[in-house]
Amino acid sequence: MGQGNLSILVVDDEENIRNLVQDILEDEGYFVETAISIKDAKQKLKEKEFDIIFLDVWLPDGDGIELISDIKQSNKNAKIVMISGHANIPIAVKALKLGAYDFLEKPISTEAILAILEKAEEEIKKEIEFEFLKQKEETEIQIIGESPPIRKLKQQIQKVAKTNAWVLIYGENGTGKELVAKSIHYLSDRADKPFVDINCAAIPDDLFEAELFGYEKGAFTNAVSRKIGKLEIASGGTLFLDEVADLSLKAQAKLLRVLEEKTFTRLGGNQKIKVDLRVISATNKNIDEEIEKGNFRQDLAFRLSVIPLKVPPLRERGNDIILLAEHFLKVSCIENKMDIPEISEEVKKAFLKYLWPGNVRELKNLMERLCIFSTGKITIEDLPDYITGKQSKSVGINFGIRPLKEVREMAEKEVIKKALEKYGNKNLKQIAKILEVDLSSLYRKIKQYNLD
Ligand SMILES: Nc1ncnc2c1ncn2[C@@H]1O[C@H](COP(=O)(O)OP(=O)(O)OP(=O)(O)O)[C@@H](O)[C@H]1O
Repeated sequence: MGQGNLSILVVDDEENIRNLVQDILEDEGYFVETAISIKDAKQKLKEKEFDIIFLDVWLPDGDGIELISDIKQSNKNAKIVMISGHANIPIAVKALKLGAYDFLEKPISTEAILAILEKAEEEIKKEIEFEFLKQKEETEIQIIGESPPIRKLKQQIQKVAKTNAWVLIYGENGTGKELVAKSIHYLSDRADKPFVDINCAAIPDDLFEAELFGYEKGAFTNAVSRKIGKLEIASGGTLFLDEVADLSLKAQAKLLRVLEEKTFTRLGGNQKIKVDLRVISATNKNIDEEIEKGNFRQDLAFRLSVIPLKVPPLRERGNDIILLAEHFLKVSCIENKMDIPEISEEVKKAFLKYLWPGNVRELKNLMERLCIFSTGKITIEDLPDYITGKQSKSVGINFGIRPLKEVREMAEKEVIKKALEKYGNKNLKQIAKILEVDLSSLYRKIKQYNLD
């Protein structure tokens, strides 16, 4: 231990204790300052921030405890370690209640100091990592767009984030529903607690309960150890139920019960666990239609959809398409350490005309690909034909009715041929990437279809 990058303040009026603590810490490579009174400490705290503060319970000009709230205001993350004689332990305990981190009992031993430091250092490291991850999350949840429907959506997000209301987000695939859910979470009072997502369409019915409630060891054959369920992890934070309309009626009944009662037991357990939840759900289906068809419970829809939010399809966002294209291109090129190419006016026009059935996700994937394959400027030739509207000769090829294997081979041959014409047979690596196959299987297919 002793990275030497933590700054420490020792506040004690007894010179021998100050020196002892300072010596031990400096031997370990820490940077240490000292103060002999509350007044002196306040001055030092004004001048700089400290990571760890050793604070005597009694100081000549007052109670060390008095300083805790001051420290908490100016050095929010500092860890305060009280130094206390045996007789003053109740005061040290009171200090812990006021937010002190730990206490050292006199006579002070080197081992005790080092043990506390090791623990504090570990915790500080975790806090820094958490802060870093949070900032990363925050940049990832940036919603790009200035079009009227997106402006309106951002305003709605700001408003609902301040409440605890449950939200149901509607929108086509890839429009950014999960992004909206995360924005609400990270703008809410729950931001420091987890955002836990469950993809309801991806969980088989018989695993739904285990996923939600968790289980005790031995609850069923494969339960080799205890598992905490997503409800428990999300407690205090936000539970995001993605593709909620895809839940079976059986799973819907179980979900409804726990959402109403706010308590549950792990499978195989008997202890009732209480949870504090905010639920945000999302669907690309029309819930009213699903209710009418008997696929979705009205009472569950009623619970989940206190506030409905609609995320518009990309084709209704006008120039946002260009803003998003430029944003994804920039992010992707920075990540790949490549120069950011310009997007030609023709390409922008084609983007504005295209309908984007896969919405923002489709645009993001395309820009990632264009970043990798571009050479200085993205021109209309770089775009796939289905975007530019150009019909290639092979489109509309009549396969007739024949074994699917043959159809697959004919289509493969056609696509590889086109790619070779466009990129040339010197760029097989690039073609393999575009077609999302290994270079070796591309070689094989070129041989198989006599394209070499
Ligand atoms: N307005 C936006 N600004 C920036 N990035 C966006 C925006 N909308 C969507 N994205 C990005 O596009 C991708 C797809 O978005 P997301 O996963 O939130 O869509 P979704 O509607 O939840 O999709 P699905 O219906 O498939 O679950 C994500 O990487 C997301 O960060």
